[in-house]
Amino acid sequence: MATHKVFRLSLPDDRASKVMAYIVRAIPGRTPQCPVPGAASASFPSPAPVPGHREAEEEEEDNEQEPAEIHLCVLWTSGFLGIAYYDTSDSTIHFMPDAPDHESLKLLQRVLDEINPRSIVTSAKQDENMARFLGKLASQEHKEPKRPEIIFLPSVDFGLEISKQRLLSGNYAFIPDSMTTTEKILFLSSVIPFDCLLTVRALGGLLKFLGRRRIGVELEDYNVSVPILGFKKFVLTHLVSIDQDTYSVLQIFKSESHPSVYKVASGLKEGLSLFGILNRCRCKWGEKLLRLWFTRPTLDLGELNSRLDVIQFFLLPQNLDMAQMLHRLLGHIKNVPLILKRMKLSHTKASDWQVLYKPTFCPFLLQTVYSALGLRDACRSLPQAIQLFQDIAQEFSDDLHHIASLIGKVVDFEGSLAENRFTVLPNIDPDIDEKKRRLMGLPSFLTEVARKELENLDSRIPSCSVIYIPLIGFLLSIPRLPSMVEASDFEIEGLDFMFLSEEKLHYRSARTKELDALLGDLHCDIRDQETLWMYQLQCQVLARAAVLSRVLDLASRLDVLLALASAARDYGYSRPRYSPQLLGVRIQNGRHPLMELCARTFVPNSAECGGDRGRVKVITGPNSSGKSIYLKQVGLITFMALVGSFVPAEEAEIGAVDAIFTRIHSCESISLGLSTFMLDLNQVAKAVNNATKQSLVLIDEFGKGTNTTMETCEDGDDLVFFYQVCEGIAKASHASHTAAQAGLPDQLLTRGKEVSDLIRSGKPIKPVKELLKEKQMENYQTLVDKFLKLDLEDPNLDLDLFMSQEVLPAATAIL
Ligand SMILES: Nc1ncnc2c1ncn2[C@@H]1O[C@H](COP(=O)(O)OP(=O)(O)OP(=O)(O)O)[C@@H](O)[C@H]1O
Repeated sequence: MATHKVFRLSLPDDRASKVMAYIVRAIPGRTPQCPVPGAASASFPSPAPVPGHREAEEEEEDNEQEPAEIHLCVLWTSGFLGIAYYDTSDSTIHFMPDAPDHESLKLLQRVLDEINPRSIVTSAKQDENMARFLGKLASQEHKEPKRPEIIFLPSVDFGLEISKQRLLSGNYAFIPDSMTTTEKILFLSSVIPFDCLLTVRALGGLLKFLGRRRIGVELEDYNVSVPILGFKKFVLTHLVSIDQDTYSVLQIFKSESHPSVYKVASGLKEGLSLFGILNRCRCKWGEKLLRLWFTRPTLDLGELNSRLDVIQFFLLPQNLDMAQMLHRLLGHIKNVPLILKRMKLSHTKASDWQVLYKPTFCPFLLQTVYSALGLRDACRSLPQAIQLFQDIAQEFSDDLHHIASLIGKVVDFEGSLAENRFTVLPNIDPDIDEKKRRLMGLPSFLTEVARKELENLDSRIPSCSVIYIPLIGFLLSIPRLPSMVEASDFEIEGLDFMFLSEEKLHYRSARTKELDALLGDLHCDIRDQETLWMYQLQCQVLARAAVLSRVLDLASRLDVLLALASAARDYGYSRPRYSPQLLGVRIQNGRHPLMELCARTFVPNSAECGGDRGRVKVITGPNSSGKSIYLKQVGLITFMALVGSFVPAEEAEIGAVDAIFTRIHSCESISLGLSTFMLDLNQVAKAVNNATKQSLVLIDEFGKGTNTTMETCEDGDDLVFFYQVCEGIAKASHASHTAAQAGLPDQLLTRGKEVSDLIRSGKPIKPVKELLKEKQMENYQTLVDKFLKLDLEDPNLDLDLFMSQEVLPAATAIL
């Protein structure tokens, strides 16, 4: 909305008191404070609320709400995956260096589950395996919130050389124009792994797609390219596998939709969930990172311990005040990537400069530098250095000071908001200062002109004013008299009629034409010159976009860890330990993190699986005795430890858990249109087919849904459901048939039938001896073979080595 600043000057004599001078949109907000010469009784209307302020607030809200879109490009060749995606929320390209992924493309599925892309771009020349995978993806009707669009580009768009060229010739906001081509290549090779061929080809394909679809710049001029504010690497090694069912039944996330990292801004409310109670992040970017950590639990002990070190540091009583102060500051971080994107597109708004500088970013940074240095001092007493604080101290560098002081020195925040455009402070450009000075003198000057013009007008005309309209110029404004009805009545001798607006007639006079020639371009000149300053400032800020982005990453990490520390303090959590040699978990007096907040008194329980006490635990007990809660709390404590959070337990020792599988009932099954038993089997099939000896499998009342009263008939090998309720007890649950449909292995089905027959006939269930025997015989044979192959004549024979490396593993397998 345009800002109108109106000056109303009252003059002493009768007629002249009705002369008014209006300046429309020409006077910066501060100018009324200047005394107007010759207008002793000058009075100003009480300052109306400056529209810019409210607008700025609204815009800020808009900034936070902008929904993210992800566009992903993928290539899979010979068991390796190359992935790159563009995130519109931060205008950044994320890529994963070439990673092995087997034919089932589990890694790709994981990435898709996590980021929920809007489009998936791949080569038209496709491996059969990948084609099948994408075909399946396209047919997933229940996929929330929307199935991705799958786009095939010609394979030539993914060529290695062409992709490299595309990457090197890209127009990136973070690369200053002053860099030579060689410097640019060197810089980019430090960011992009050019030795990862699939990744480079995926990046090339992604750039092609972005350029072709003009993502985010659809309505811009054709020479405006898609803004790219940075490249970020992500790796999915050491990941702990957790499927969507587990996230749901353990109530890790509880939103209406997909637990995507990129749903932060879509306005979804988090219900009672683990994420909900731990998310005390103060900025959106912290929240987004916490979501990311939740979707990527890890076994990277270095990373986990570095997170726990920071939490532990902030939990020390002497650091409480510092933690709270830092956390408050982080609340001021606004959507910096969006502002940088607008700068790149030259759409910067007046309020953006304030968001970037005044109330938030730079003072926060400066104070944080100070605090970070304080933190570094505080850390000296700790046994090990805390990497995050060192990184903060290093990154919050001269570049940031430079950005802050440039913005602070050049931008006139008050004036910019008042005029809703970029304005510069005095003493930046003498030429602009001079023009503004002349413009400021205009009200009194125009009052004088208006008074003189009125003297020459017909005496029936009671008042007049001289107004200035940018791009039109100076005009004489006269109130419409009751006698002026027809257009011909508007004609006044010596004046050129221009237009009628709000009962005012506007004319050009000889004097206003003179004013046009003398002063007419003043306002436009000021605007043009200030816009030039804005472009220069934008270039300076964009050249340091990479620093801003790194600082934002560190600030988000700090925010997450402060949030986890705050939750740990309030809920009495303790630091977990990791024991890679342990196959299982040991929990001392553990609690369910959500249930303990709802129950009046919660009874803690210990759990131990793996180690000396056996690896399979069976829990029995009467109804409502807490079996499900117990199972879930083991899963949740393990999950929290693998995210790097403190846990609700007196002590927790977490082994090398590589996956968490669950078979626990949830309401979601109804919406999928699967029967309870079918869903049970489906989840168990996932565990049976994927679990390793390191996996944690939680099963609650498996097979509960086999009791059916629904009528069926058998048609050959197929089973037909009538969905008709009937009287009586079902003769069979047809469990094995459903199990086969759900993908359980044949061997397991045969054994299942055998066990249920034994139960029905009341006979004891014995272990599968043949299987045991067969396996044991194989192991004996291996050991014997090793001895037979042993050449005792061999002069290089090392018997110790033979015993430790060959015999011992085979003997252990037998035992
Ligand atoms: N450790 C605990 N301390 C306090 N209250 C608990 C505890 N565990 C469970 N409860 C309470 O008992 C209720 C039932 O727990 P839960 O659903 O785990 O029982 P269950 O044994 O699985 O029941 P069912 O066999 O009927 O499925 C919970 O909703 C909770 O209110």
